[in-house]
Amino acid sequence: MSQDLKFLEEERYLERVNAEIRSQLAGIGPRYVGNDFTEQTLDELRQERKRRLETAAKEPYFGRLDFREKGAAANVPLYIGKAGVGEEAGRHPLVVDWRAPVSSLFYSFAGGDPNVSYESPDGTVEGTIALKRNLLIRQGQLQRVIDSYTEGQEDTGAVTDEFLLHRLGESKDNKLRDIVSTIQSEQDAIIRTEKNRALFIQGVAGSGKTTVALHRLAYLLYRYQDKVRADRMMILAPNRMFLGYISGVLPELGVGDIRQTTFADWAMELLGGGVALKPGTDTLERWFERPVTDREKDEAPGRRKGSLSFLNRLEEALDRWEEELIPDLPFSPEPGLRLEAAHIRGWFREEPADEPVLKRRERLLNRLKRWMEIQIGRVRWSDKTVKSKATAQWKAYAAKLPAPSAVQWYAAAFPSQFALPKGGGKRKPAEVDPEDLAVLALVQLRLFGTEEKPYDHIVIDEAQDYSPLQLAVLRRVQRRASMTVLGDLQQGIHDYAGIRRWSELTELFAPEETAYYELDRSYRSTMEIIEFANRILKGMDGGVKPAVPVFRSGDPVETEAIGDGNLADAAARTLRAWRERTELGTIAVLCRTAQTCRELHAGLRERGIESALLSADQQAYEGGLTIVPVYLAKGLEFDAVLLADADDSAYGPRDAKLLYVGCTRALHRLKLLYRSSPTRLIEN
Ligand SMILES: Nc1ncnc2c1ncn2[C@@H]1O[C@H](COP(=O)(O)OP(=O)(O)OP(=O)(O)O)[C@@H](O)[C@H]1O
Repeated sequence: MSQDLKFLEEERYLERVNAEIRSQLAGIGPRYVGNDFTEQTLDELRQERKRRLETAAKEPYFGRLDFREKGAAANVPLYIGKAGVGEEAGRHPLVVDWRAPVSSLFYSFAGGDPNVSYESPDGTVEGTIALKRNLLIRQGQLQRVIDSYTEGQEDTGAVTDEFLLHRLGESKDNKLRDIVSTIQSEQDAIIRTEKNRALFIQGVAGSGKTTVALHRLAYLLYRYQDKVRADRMMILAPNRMFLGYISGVLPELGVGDIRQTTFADWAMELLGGGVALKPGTDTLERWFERPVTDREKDEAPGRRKGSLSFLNRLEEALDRWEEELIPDLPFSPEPGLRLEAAHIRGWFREEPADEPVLKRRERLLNRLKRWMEIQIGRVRWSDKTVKSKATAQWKAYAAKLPAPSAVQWYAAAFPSQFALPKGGGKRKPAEVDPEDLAVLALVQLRLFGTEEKPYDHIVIDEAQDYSPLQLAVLRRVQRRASMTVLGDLQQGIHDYAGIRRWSELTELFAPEETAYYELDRSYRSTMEIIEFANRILKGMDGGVKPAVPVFRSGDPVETEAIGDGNLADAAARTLRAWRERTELGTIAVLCRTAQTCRELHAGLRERGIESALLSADQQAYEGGLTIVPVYLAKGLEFDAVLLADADDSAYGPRDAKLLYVGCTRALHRLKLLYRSSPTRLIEN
């Protein structure tokens, strides 16, 4: 079929779908404003459907797959979109949801043998692919039709992917986007992994980890509709700025209501009042604003207190404390009435073991009280003196069963690790270090439990910065392990607190509970940038795999020696040139320290260039021109990146990961400035 005919054919189908969407939208009447609860609920559902149809009206689908089921005579065209659209009259799907089982064929098929199969709820479905087509629709108008496979035509092998390259070449604003139209097969496999797994993803910079994890949530909600709920899912990201950056993706995928937070915020809430966190800026200054040795990192409190062996010590101490909770004393509410310690211990053991200790303590004390009332008898119990004397004895006994707060318990059990913070008391909350938060959270869960419902699924982004203890705590707020844990050891710049090998985390789970994937194709940056960044890590040990670029070529990476010249002058020259190029919508200037950032920000302002200066306590990234310390840029991306101080004095041999993070933030352009000797990390 000629290209024109194809286009006409697709335009006709699009018109049919558009007409159907318009008619369905017209059928949804005005909002219900009455008081009837059932009507209100129905109205909510209608509004939800309306939102879906309105989204679909702009871009109802992006792909077409012609599939012939085994034994069937004809090909069935399947149009794949962000949300399914059905014909109101008749049950024929006009558009199939991207998460439907059959849609997996669209993503997993990359040429080769067209005899394929997919798993449906009713079993394996086999068949043959006859056509794979990408369709670009904007504002309801068909723009492009690109076939990547047609049955009977020679398979060139290079099925991929004009469409993908087009998308990757676009410039970015201040928000991460969905990728439903171009999910790659290795990403699709992760998105569709079954629910009850702790799924670990090691992926190189720009391989789509964050994006894929968010799509996986949308998939799980679709696939396990009756089993998982959005309000029992949680996304943990490194900071609030990053949360803002990713906040657009789920709504684009039609998913709402998922809690997005940081580990610290989550833990603080669990601990209730009474605890305040020392500012995170202290930690960052400690590790990034002055020189640090390997030894200091190895022996950092975060590594020690987050380790598996500390977790074990903690659990043992809690077990022991629980064992010794019941004192070696009888309970005797009045002379002649006595319950021996062994008996009371027996009762304590009868309380359900999965209940938090202090709840069991409470129930035991209530049981003792009931026992006392029965033993004394109703008649004597109504005598005020008898009652108050016995109750006083009961209270005295209860006071011998300690009921500490998490902070008090920790300080008493591990005085060498944690001192009862000053100011901790009734009026002012106790200030604690970030590395003590996970410990306190674990103690809190063991002592008091939580009011929160167990989480159906938890996503942990930048998980290389997590300690085993943090993950163990999160495992405890789930019934079964269902997590997506993603990160990149090569970007482990916070290794004074995080892990160095994935096994540190995976060994918390039974092998059959875990799955592990690696992503080594990078979609963010041009080949030139990826090859440059890979060279930085060459010297690093630990068997790191270099990122594999998608074949997208751009400008060469530039380096410029500024000698004794003024840094702000040099930066301003480059930025002025870049800002003339409209395709560079977001530009970042990255410096090694916050101090340099501040100076450069002021210098650029003097030269008439306004920029946003990002700092550790920042809530939002707005796009445009941004100056940011390199260690805070992790997870973000920019059309162009200027590394302003790529000097040997700024990036020493230990800073390879940091420099790697900086370089891999760039999509299209990367330039490094240095005075006279560039960092040896980029020497070749
Ligand atoms: N299949 C895809 N199609 C189109 N774009 C993609 C695809 N996969 C990833 N991308 C794009 O690549 C960029 C990097 O994605 P993302 O930030 O999710 O990667 P990451 O692995 O989390 O990166 P990092 O570890 O560097 O933070 C994003 O702009 C994303 O939209």
